[in-house]
Amino acid sequence: MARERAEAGKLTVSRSVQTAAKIPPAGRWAVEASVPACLVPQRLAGIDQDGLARISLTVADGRIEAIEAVTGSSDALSTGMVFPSFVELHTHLDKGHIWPRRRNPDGTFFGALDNVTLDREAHWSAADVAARMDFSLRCAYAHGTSAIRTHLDSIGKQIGISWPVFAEMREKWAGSIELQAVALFSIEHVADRAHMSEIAAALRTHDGILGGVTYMVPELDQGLDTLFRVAADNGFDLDFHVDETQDPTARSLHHIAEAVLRHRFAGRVTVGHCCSLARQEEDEIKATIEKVAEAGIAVVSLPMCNLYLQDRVSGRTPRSRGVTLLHELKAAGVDVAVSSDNTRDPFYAYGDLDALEVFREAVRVAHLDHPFGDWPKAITATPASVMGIDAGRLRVGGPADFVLFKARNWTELLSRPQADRIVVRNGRAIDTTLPDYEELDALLGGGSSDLPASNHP
Ligand SMILES: O=c1cc[nH]c(=O)[nH]1
Repeated sequence: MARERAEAGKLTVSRSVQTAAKIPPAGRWAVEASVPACLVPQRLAGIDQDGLARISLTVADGRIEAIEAVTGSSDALSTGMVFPSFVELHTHLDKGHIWPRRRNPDGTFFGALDNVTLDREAHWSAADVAARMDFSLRCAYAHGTSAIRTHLDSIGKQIGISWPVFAEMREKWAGSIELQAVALFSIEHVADRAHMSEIAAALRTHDGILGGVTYMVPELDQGLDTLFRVAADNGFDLDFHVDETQDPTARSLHHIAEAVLRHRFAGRVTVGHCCSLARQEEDEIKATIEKVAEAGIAVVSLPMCNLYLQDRVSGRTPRSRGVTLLHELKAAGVDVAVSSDNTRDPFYAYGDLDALEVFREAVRVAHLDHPFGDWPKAITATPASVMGIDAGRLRVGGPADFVLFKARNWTELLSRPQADRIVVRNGRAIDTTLPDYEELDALLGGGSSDLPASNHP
């Protein structure tokens, strides 16, 4: 009996392994799956009430040769759902996985800021940053991600360390994960001319994006004017960390939208977090959202990190979910994405750069369901369009980069971690084994940091 159960278990576990094994390493093959119709630019027949259509996807020589409605039985492989490979618009690859070395003692935003600063000053050599970045990228790749934008802490000596490492990683991962990076520093640093010229030089050398953390300081508008001028003069896009607080008087989002319009800025502007927007009065919310839409700003929400850091008061249950107003922004025509943000660092103790996990949590936290509508674009087509890259959709002639799930519908997809997903890149099933945390032990001092009460620098 025990043997029969074990055999039956083996069969269930191995079904997607068997499907993956049937995908040839080259040539033409086809798979039938249900796709969120919003992720396929062509018209699809038979879209169901959940926005899913059953398609047959033919792959030839690494590209999508045909996408057709399923009409009857065929020789194609058959599975549950298919998504285009994921796109992460907001991450922090330079901080990833430092938790075992430097935890956040109280789980607050300022606990995160202080402890990341200590870790960065003590440990962020080129070798340290490179090893953790590469580990994170292997995780993201195995989960099915093909493009990532990361912020890089860019202050003092770190500028000369992290940017060259990032450039090496971008080259190493070219063709597997497309990478972009944003310079991250707080708005007060903008007044420091030497800092700004060092930043501009690094971004010119490494084709970077100008960023910054904005909050309500007296020099906010002056700082924004400098950032917009530097961006316009150098052809940089802008990507800010904005109002990551529950304080309703934090209104830097409105100031950024006004700066876009004041400068008639022609580049792409993205803002992350915008948590305080959800704490403001309705008329103020409406006025800010209208300005953000008019300015053509894209918003990226980081639901897992926001749940972790926002409204955290020791001994008190959080009352707010911390996320920005995703539905209202999208209804106003604003491009809205969701992304991982931090992974296993003092800003967020968990996470593995699994965009499906982000989507699953975003659905739960922000009610992106009933109907799901075009919310699947928030981890695919929308961030790809904000990044200006050809990804995040399944289109004929495009690369055969997609993720196959055994789950046949939303309730099956979002109820399990989908650890047995099949990731197809350039028409081939890749190895989805995740890197072993033990690899990082030599760098971070072992895996037992959840036990001792204090950090070790
Ligand atoms: O959420 C945040 C904010 C600033 N820096 C980070 O790494 N994460």
